[in-house]
Amino acid sequence: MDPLPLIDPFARPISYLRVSVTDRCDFRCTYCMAEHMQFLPRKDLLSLEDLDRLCSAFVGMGVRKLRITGGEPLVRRDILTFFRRISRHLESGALGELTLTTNGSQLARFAPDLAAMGVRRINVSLDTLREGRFAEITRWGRLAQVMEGIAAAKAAGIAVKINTVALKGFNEDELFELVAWCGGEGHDLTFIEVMPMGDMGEELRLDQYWPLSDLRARLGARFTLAETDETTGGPARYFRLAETGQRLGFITPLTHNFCESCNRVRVTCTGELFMCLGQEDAADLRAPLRAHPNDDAPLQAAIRAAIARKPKGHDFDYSRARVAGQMRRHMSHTGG
Ligand SMILES: Nc1nc2c(ncn2[C@@H]2O[C@H](COP(=O)(O)OP(=O)(O)OP(=O)(O)O)[C@@H](O)[C@H]2O)c(=O)[nH]1
Ligand SMILES: C[S@@+](CC[C@H](N)C(=O)[O-])C[C@H]1O[C@@H](n2cnc3c(N)ncnc32)[C@H](O)[C@@H]1O
Ligand code: SF4
Ligand code: SF4
Repeated sequence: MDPLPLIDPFARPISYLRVSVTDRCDFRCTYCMAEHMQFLPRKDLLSLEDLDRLCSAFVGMGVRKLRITGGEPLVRRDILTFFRRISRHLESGALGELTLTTNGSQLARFAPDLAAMGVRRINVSLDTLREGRFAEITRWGRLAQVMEGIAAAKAAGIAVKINTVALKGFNEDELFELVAWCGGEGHDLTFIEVMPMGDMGEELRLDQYWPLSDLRARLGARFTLAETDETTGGPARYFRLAETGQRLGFITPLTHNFCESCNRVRVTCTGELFMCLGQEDAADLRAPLRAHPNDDAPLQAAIRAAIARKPKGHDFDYSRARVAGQMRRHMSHTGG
């Protein structure tokens, strides 16, 4: 184990790595991807062995939480082999949590194995409980399949957190239904503000932006929201509904910036290390990985050099000219 933990220039320890294992997906959510996406050629992807080495290097440098994401992580071929390999770090105690963020479409098939490999908690993205709307927002998804997946995860003993992107004019009227459904099923629920990423030519995210301050005010009219200091190591701020006891999270990069306690960085399936979700700067980890197949020191040096330039915060801004704050990168590239 590398003796020095990863600390960024703002004295924030980096203990959480998000790994996007593929840019591909079986859905085409309108706020995330174009319908006709150009995906990376397979030859450009890091192999699962490379991704394992990369993750292991981070674990060796003090990363305690690993979240596998994408694109849709469960559509990457042999993904279970990857989880099996990484789970050795859970067994050794070096890693505290191995988890994933998924659209749920393949969960029915994978949940029992994921549970067996030490996955205890997963995040499933679900923006609506209505079949027609689900087809509209995901373009290619089927709600029933995701529901089966969520049920399979629950049956396998995996705790499920539902992630819902708050979308103006789309799921505003489902707020209380979503809360009631999650409460009934025992799932945590987190609302996410839509972020200005993706194709500029497509609907501008600004048109869909529903500030969570408004969502919270609507919830507050019906429930008592008690603030908590509970954390899952991610950016959500959690509240409990006094009436039901259930937990609600809010991820508000725009209206309440959580960058000051940022603990995470992201690696893409091509080996780019993004120091911030909301900035374009990235470091190439593929080169040191490939140039030194039997020596992790150059890779660790590259990681340390990159962390030394992690920015203080993101650059999202809906208040500027509509296009100025919009990033061209797709969320599926960095994994959200
Ligand atoms: N701006 C910003 N948004 C983030 C960041 N991390 C996560 N998000 C947003 O929150 C969404 C949900 O993240 P998840 O994949 O569920 O992970 P998480 O909230 O870190 O996970 P847990 O706290 O472990 O449940 C992401 O897809 C992003 O949209 C971050 O560092 N910065
Ligand atoms: C990019 S997806 C990858 C994992 C998986 N495919 C899924 O949907 O959960 C991760 C998360 O990013 C969120 N996301 C995608 N585009 C977004 C955007 N423009 N603003 C906010 N969240 C976004 C999704 O809702 C999802 O919860
Ligand atoms: S949000 Fe997830 S499921 Fe939807 S298109 Fe993006 S990667 Fe796929
Ligand atoms: S926007 Fe950047 S600095 Fe802020 S929490 Fe996310 S990754 Fe960290």
